[in-house]
Amino acid sequence: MTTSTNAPTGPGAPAPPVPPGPNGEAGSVLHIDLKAVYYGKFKAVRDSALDVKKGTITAFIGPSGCGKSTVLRSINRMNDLVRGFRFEGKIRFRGRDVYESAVDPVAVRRYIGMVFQQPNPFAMSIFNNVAFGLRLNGYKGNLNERVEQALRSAALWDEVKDKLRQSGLALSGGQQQRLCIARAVATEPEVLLMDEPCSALDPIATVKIEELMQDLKKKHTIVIVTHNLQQAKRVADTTSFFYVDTTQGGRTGYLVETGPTKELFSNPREPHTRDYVAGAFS
Ligand SMILES: Nc1ncnc2c1ncn2[C@@H]1O[C@H](COP(=O)(O)OP(=O)(O)OP(=O)(O)O)[C@@H](O)[C@H]1O
Repeated sequence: MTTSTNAPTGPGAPAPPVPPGPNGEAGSVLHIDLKAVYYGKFKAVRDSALDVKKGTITAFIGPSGCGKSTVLRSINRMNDLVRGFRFEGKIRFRGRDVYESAVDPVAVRRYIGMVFQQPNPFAMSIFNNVAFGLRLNGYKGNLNERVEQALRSAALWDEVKDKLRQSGLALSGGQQQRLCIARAVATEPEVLLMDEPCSALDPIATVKIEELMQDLKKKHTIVIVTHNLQQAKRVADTTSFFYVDTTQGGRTGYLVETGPTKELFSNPREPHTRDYVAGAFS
């Protein structure tokens, strides 16, 4: 992989604040080497390492409190906004550690976008929701074209093209989530993080988002947290199973194993994974 060809080049791309490092693993967009994550004195996650390959969907699964969201939100430094949060280790994006002191966390989030559990459109028009990040980045191109392209990417264009000036809040829950996806992809992030993006949606809206993810992965590498094992099976190329060991009185989560989704579900290496995917605990 030549790093320069993978740099965001779209019209919304900012000046390169996360210049590609020299040691990116071939085909890997992200290399996570987490030693420990703390909230204050509480160690929430320990010893978790994985590679995320370009153009794939990786699912994080595991029981409640095992640190899935913490790891996800550490990838684009979203947790920096949480008081007491401390990250030990490295997260290399195209070979460059996003926790290096010279790296601007705001810029990291332009390269590594995020979609949240609850659809959270801004209280503004559909058009302005999508244009928001582009304007923030000083986009100088054709805004109308760019907004249309993002809404098409999010499979929402046909449903909203005649009401772009209406409030984003007037859409259905599923449409709002696709609007948030359009907003996230408008600035062409290389990586898209999705934190349980379907948990607030009905089954039909969920299917739409899952189908959409298969399209999105042609342009964006995706990491998704999901509680829904069937969803992980349906959408993910690779699955990572996290677990929280409570037997010693602690509650620190860790990555147990990562593998091709089919293999992880049919032939897991570790007993905890085997019990979890068999439904022995949730
Ligand atoms: N902002 C925070 N401040 C303090 N502790 C937190 C914070 N966010 C998460 N934690 C704690 O860190 C641990 C991991 O939480 P996290 O939300 O990452 O787990 P999860 O696997 O995503 O859980 P769930 O599936 O229930 O969403 C939990 O013990 C949680 O209580």
